[in-house]
Amino acid sequence: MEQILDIFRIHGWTDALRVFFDVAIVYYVIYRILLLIKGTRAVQMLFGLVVVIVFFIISQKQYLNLATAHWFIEQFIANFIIIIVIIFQHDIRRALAHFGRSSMLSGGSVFEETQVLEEIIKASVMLSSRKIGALIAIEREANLDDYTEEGIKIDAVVTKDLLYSIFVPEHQNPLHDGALIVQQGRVTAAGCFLPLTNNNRVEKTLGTRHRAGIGLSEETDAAIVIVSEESGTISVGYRGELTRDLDANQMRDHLQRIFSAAPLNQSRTTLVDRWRDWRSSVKRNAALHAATKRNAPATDGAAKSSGTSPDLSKPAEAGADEKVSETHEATH
Ligand SMILES: Nc1ncnc2c1ncn2[C@@H]1O[C@H](COP(=O)(O)OP(=O)(O)OP(=O)(O)O)[C@@H](O)[C@H]1O
Repeated sequence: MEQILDIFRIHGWTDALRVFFDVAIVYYVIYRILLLIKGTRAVQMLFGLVVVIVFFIISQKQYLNLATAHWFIEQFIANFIIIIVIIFQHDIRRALAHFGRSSMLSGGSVFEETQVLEEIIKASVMLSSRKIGALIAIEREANLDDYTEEGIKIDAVVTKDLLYSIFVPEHQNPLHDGALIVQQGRVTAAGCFLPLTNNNRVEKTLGTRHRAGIGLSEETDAAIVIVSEESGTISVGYRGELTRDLDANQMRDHLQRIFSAAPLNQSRTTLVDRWRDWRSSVKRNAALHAATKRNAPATDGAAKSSGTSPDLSKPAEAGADEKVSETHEATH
């Protein structure tokens, strides 16, 4: 402490504070960049870069004296910024677009978040009971705008009936093919194309719907819900992992865990963060409880009104709705 005060005395308080802020800013920027790239392809790039720099140093005259290799690496390093911008253009665009906004499902009211997830769970159960394939990407921290661009833009409240009707596989319904995207608690696009995973450990029996779901979950921190047309099973993809064959309860638990987890670019390490996590999980449970109570009459109403649609009046759907509300109750 004495030494720090000495530095302040010798250099003067203004200069010392300037240096302190200078170092703090650089420290914070590097820390955020490391958190941002943690667990992504950029980490491999970083290791590659360290190897290149080490080779650059040892190829100098005073060490190995590899003139051509040294010149080549020098050229590479001189153009490094341009190379980085080209390789990471999408990520940079997304990171810049992300500034100043937060996902509703992570930053909005816990009650609204619970409602949105409940509608997605109900829709998935309904789709699953009829073996209608579906792919739903729910945005968290990473912006999904890039993936909505080529889809069909929608701006609608997330409801079970809307999600169900979007995926009904009619020829006249172009929305059913591709992925539906939920951003800030609203349906923003359907018929979107998602990147397929290159992971060769993914089971060979899984087709492109599942591969697209895993692919997006590798590139972003979105939660992906996949309903299989072939088997009717519900899976959730998150951070490159696919959790398969979920019932409504398991799906709810899994999604709640994902949405109460730290964003991809943050780590919950401090006591304050842990306290925030705990508080948000208490709020989430209270909201879920309130939603269950409020939803009881609303669900009945929805079931009645959906009875007017020939497709939705099949017994399978009534069963599906019951299954959701039953399993919902069972969580409490
Ligand atoms: N890259 C993609 N992005 C978004 N949706 C896609 C993509 N690829 C395929 N799909 C959707 O998946 C459907 C094809 O699913 P496919 O049968 O190949 O997959 P699957 O994983 O075996 O799923 P299922 O179990 O439902 O059959 C397409 O009709 C389309 O709706």
